[in-house]
Amino acid sequence: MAASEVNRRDTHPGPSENIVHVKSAVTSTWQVIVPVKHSARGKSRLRPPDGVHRRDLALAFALDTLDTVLEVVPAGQVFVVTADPEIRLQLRGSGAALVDDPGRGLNAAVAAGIAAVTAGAPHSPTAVLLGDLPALTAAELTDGLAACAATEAAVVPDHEGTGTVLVTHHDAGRLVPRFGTGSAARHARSATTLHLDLPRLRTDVDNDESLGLARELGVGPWTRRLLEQP
Ligand SMILES: Nc1nc2c(ncn2[C@@H]2O[C@H](COP(=O)(O)OP(=O)(O)OP(=O)(O)O)[C@@H](O)[C@H]2O)c(=O)[nH]1
Ligand SMILES: C=C(OP(=O)(O)O)C(=O)O
Repeated sequence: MAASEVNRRDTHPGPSENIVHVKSAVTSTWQVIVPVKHSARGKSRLRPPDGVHRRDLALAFALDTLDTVLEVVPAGQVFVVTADPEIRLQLRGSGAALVDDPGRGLNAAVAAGIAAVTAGAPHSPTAVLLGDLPALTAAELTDGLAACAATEAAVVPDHEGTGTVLVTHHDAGRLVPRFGTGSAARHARSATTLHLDLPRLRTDVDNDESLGLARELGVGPWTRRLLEQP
């Protein structure tokens, strides 16, 4: 495969108009929570390439993930839980809800997102998507959410099969976050595991190896600009 083919982001042309309409109807039913750690403290396992600051990379991963979410999900149904001022600045005016991070780790952050969802739309279908998916495309997120819609509670493991990239429930109030090492197995106690062939959705970037995988798939513009800078 030519390098240009390897590096471009897949825009998935081709499905019939009907399928596109059905899928966008499905994605518009979800409330989507995206937790993003303060970029000064995130991605400690990652050794950034020379000349790139870890903090900037963490920020770029999150901004690429959020741009894709906002392509697919109506902004009023997107809840970003973060204490990061740059993420907050970039989202200002987007229509996404900014939820304060309680500062007690990932599960507490997700719980704050769930509380924000249930305050406005109790019992609504809700998805938690992690914010470190720089290769994610609108097409793969749409396909992932459509697959999750078919079951009451679903978990999509990361590319290694141990972590979680997406966990959903048809009723926000019944979604229990169990993130942390080995979370896919814990989420599977109360959700159906979906082994989806969606590598862009499943490639969370934690370390040098997963950054390499994401770069092979093709990352979004924030991450690409940072990695390509002279
Ligand atoms: N709001 C919020 N998001 C978090 C928190 N911890 C992790 N996240 C987010 O959850 C996703 C997965 O994070 P991890 O890979 O577990 O953690 P990380 O801190 O980014 O990376 P490590 O330092 O390698 O653990 C990323 O989008 C993080 O930004 C937290 O305490 N608060
Ligand atoms: C955050 C998680 O995974 P990882 O540690 O692989 O990022 C998780 O699955 O809870």
